[in-house]
Amino acid sequence: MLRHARIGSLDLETGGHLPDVSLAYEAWGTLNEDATNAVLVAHALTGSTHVARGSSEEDGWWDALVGPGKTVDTDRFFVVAVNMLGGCYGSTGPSSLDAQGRPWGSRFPFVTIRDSVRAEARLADLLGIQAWHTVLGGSLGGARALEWAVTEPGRVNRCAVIACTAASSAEQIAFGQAQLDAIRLDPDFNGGDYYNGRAPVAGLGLARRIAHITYRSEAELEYRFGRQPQAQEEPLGSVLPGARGRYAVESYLDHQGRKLAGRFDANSYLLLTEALMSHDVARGRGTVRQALADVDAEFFIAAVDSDRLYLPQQSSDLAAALPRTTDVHMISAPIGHDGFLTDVEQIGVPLRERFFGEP
Ligand SMILES: CC(=O)SCCNC(=O)CCNC(=O)[C@H](O)C(C)(C)COP(=O)(O)OP(=O)(O)OC[C@H]1O[C@@H](n2cnc3c(N)ncnc32)[C@H](O)[C@@H]1OP(=O)(O)O
Ligand SMILES: N[C@@H](CCO)C(=O)O
Repeated sequence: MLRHARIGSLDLETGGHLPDVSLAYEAWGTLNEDATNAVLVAHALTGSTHVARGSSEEDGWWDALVGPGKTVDTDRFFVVAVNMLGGCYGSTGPSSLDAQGRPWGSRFPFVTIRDSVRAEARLADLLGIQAWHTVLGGSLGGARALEWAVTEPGRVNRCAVIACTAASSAEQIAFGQAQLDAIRLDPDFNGGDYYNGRAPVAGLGLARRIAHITYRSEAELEYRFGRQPQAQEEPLGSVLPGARGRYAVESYLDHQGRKLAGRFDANSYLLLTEALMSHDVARGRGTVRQALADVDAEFFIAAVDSDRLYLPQQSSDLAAALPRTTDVHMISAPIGHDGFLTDVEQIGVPLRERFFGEP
């Protein structure tokens, strides 16, 4: 069940101000008396709070990892998932109404991952959680988990950073920028103030296509689609370069773009993408090693071996910068970056052994 917590006003890292912030979250299990069993799960770029299914609800995106009897056992742990500040799954974001009842749109301020951590720390206060047993997440969720451990040392006992880096790389920023422009160049974007008109679904769909290619490996796309034409459409090849049907991979990406545009707000997509582009755990803290020097948390770092967006080497660099020796657990999956969602059971055993064994 989606719940909402009013956390008050928030001054943001780059100077913006939000007068009245509400965070949407879901929770599973029961907080124990000394509040030592709380686990925070951070979603990725387009994920929601719906990590795991409840009694009779729809599937969660990490059902394989979180639930009764699972590694993150909701019979033993109090699990919380928060929609990131600026998102579109219930928390205050660009599509929310301001005090005058107008959507924030283009006036919504720049939000960094550190801002989202500070907001979530207020939620933790309201929930009576002084320190998380574990904070974990993949991709943007990994950046959020890492920032939690550094921004709030002492409030994170264990931290799992999956398929994520210490800082967004030039290439990650470059792919992000192409996605931002795809949205901003959609005539329906209207500078971000489109809530009373048509939404920029074409731009958002194109952004998702660009992103989705980076989330999958070359080998997966080749294996699944090759040069196949999309079934039941005009044949390819003989009719080129005139009217033609689509390659199957084009049809697949069109589907992915349409699907995302049907469930996500373009301004939130921009905001969260920019937040991720700004991710740099060392910003204002010296080197990465210096930034991590005082973290108290025990770390679990994982990467996907076929990830061409968040390279395994970057996870190794992050692990090497931690004060305590930490291996990188490798998820072996041909799919690419999305392997942290599709093959998550591969981190279940090591996470159970390291973090979630019997209390
Ligand atoms: C409220 C909410 O929805 S919360 C948000 C849920 N999502 C998240 O949390 C984000 C994380 N999840 C994801 O990114 C994805 O769901 C993943 C990575 C876990 C799985 O990716 P998917 O896109 O589902 O898997 P996959 O790559 O196999 O694509 C399957 C889809 O492509 C479609 N497809 C496959 N081949 C083709 C083709 N040639 N032409 C058109 N469509 C195609 C399938 O029909 C299927 O469609 P469906 O998703 O509408 O059922
Ligand atoms: N496919 C995931 C991965 C992003 O890292 C998402 O859309 O959130």
